[in-house]
Amino acid sequence: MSEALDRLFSLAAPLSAETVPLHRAVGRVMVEPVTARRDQPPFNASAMDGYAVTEAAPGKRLNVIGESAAGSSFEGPVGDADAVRIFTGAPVPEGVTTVVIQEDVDRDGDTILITDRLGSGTNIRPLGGDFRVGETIPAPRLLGPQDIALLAAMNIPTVRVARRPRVALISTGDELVMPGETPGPDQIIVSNTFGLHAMLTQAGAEPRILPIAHDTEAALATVLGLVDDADLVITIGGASVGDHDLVAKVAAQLGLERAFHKVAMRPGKPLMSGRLGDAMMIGLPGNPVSAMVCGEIFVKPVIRAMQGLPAEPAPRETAQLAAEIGSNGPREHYMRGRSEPDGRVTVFCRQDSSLLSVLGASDVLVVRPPKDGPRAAGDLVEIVRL
Ligand SMILES: Nc1nc2c(c(=O)[nH]1)N[C@H]1C(S)=C(S)[C@@H](COP(=O)(O)OP(=O)(O)OC[C@H]3O[C@@H](n4cnc5c(N)ncnc54)[C@H](O)[C@@H]3O)O[C@H]1N2
Ligand code: MOO
Repeated sequence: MSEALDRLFSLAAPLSAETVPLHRAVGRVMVEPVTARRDQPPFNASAMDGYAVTEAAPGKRLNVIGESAAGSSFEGPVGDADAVRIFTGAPVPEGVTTVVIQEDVDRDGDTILITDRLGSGTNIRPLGGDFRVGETIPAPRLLGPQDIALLAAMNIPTVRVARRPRVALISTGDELVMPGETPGPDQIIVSNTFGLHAMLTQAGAEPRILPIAHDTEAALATVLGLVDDADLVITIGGASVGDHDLVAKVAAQLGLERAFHKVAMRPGKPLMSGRLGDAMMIGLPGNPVSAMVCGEIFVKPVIRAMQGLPAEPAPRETAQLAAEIGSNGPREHYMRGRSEPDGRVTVFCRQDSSLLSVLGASDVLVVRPPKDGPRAAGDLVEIVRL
């Protein structure tokens, strides 16, 4: 598996960068570091609504001499007998050491009395306490909502991000019709094409579903001819050894430089890859679970790498088994499983690679090494979270 993934990484060309406004940048990979253009907060700021004083002590009576609100500060000196009405986020006047929250004072007209409810703490956020001018967010970085908020606060209106990988998705097979169509008696509905479209979208790619290719060389060649400017062409099905499994043959006729065909894993054995013209090609097996598992294990890491993120496999964790499982065969097995409320994982009994209902009930893949012996409840196994 790791050898196949390495070959895929070497086929994946990094994509160019583009500039996008901040509100379009979530889920994109920032490719150039950014540097804060200002201090935050840009002044000592009040953390609470209350009264700014030079010294806070219970029993102290003070004259309210003015007001500082967010966006309009109080100018002028504050004496020891003075207090300035202040609101959350407002600049703290010169000489003030503490903001006494309004719950801790009794107010009478223009005077306040600090009561013995007075709490500890200054309630002042120091200038630059969040970040300073020149602080840097390193790249590459997959931008989440929290990054967008930080970039906005840093006064960064646009960011350089990797172009979204354009992916052409081609399903092959006479038996396939689109969801919503009326299938003939021998037909089934295309499913993993849509699953992969969803997976690619979440991974930051721009997938496009091409017409279903029928099981003739000419039909497949025609659909492959529609690929246009895709960075990655993904075929689904027709990858195995049957008489109707034409993908390898037709792709070779169209000039595929094949990097590999077949991987010692289950599901996903007939995986293939290479370069086809300007694009990278990955041929996924047709069995729905095989295609989706290969999507997690191979396609998503490739999409990340194309956008400039480190070339790394899907992250693995360890977890305890909730129940025993039998020994594994000669191929690395990605078994569908469910995590229990206590964090342990149950491996489903039914592991056939056609069972989308089982995949739908799964939130982990339990990774079994080749020829792994039987495992007992409580044993540690490696998992990939879905
Ligand atoms: N004699 C052998 N037979 C098979 C082998 C083998 O080594 N020797 N490998 C098996 C394994 S493992 C897999 S995986 C499948 C993969 O076959 P293909 O990639 O050629 O896929 P198809 O034959 O075209 O389809 C398999 C299965 O999946 C359904 N399918 C295909 N595409 C879709 C789609 N887009 N949405 C939903 N379902 C799809 C198709 O109808 C078939 O039922 O080969 C085994 N055979
Ligand atoms: O490799 Mo197939 O994907 O085992 O079902």
